Amino acid sequence: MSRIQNTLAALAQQGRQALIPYITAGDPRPGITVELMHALVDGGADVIELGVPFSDPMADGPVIQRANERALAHKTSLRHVVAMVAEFRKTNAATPVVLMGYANPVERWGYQDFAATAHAAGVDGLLVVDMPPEEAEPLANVLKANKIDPIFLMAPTTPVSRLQAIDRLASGYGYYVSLKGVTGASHLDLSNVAEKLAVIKQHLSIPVGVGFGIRDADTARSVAQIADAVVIGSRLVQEVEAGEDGLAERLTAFLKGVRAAMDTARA
Ligand SMILES: O=P(O)(O)OC[C@@H](O)[C@@H](O)c1c[nH]c2ccccc12
Repeated sequence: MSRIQNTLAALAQQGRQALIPYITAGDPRPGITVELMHALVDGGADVIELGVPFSDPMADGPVIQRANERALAHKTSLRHVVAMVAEFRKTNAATPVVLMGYANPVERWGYQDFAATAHAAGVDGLLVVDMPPEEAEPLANVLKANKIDPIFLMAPTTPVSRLQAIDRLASGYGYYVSLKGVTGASHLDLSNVAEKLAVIKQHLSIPVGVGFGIRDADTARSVAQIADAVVIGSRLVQEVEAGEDGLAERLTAFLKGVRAAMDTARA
């Protein structure tokens, strides 16, 4: 079993759900990213979703777009991000790390060399935002051969045929995007998410996480009652944007509140 599968299975056994925070690697500067990853773990992160900066992040709203710009201003590349994971692994062998990004940097590196290097560095999963499952089989196969879980996005509009394709290719977990549009939405419609998630779970044999529009502990608690994992991005990136003063502590404190709310949902 992969580190992601182990982590999610252990949580499920405890009746708990995974907390998956997202930050953009290299934001606001590359030297701070590993420290921030540890701060996320201190706050209760079960999996870290680490964004690979990209010049045209079309699925991202303004908050994460600006994070990408800050990181790119420091020339943060996919190779740098993989090196950050290797650095993180020196003192954390347990927390899975999923790289989340766009296809171009992976294409340019080359699937096989990227996957071997990333696995050796301790990367556990890869989510390529702009690669639909219909085109992803070659990459998914190389990833799996290198013990990296291919993660796929599913949207409210994803047809059943595509869910079936995703189920064949994906491992680790699936990521349900709670609404149409870009990251950083202000709210999500819970009853709608619950309804859609029920359909998705019929077709997917792996755990399903939900992201987009989760910005506070109450919403995270509600989502944890219907999903296997809760992804929080823009709210954390806003914290990064507010400045480096006390940043690690602020990230940890915010996540602790979220984690506590998710865990009381069991009662
Ligand atoms: O920012 P939000 O609304 O909390 O959503 C999570 C999201 O940021 C993170 O998973 C993410 C960052 N970039 C993405 C691109 C596509 C899908 C998801 C993402």
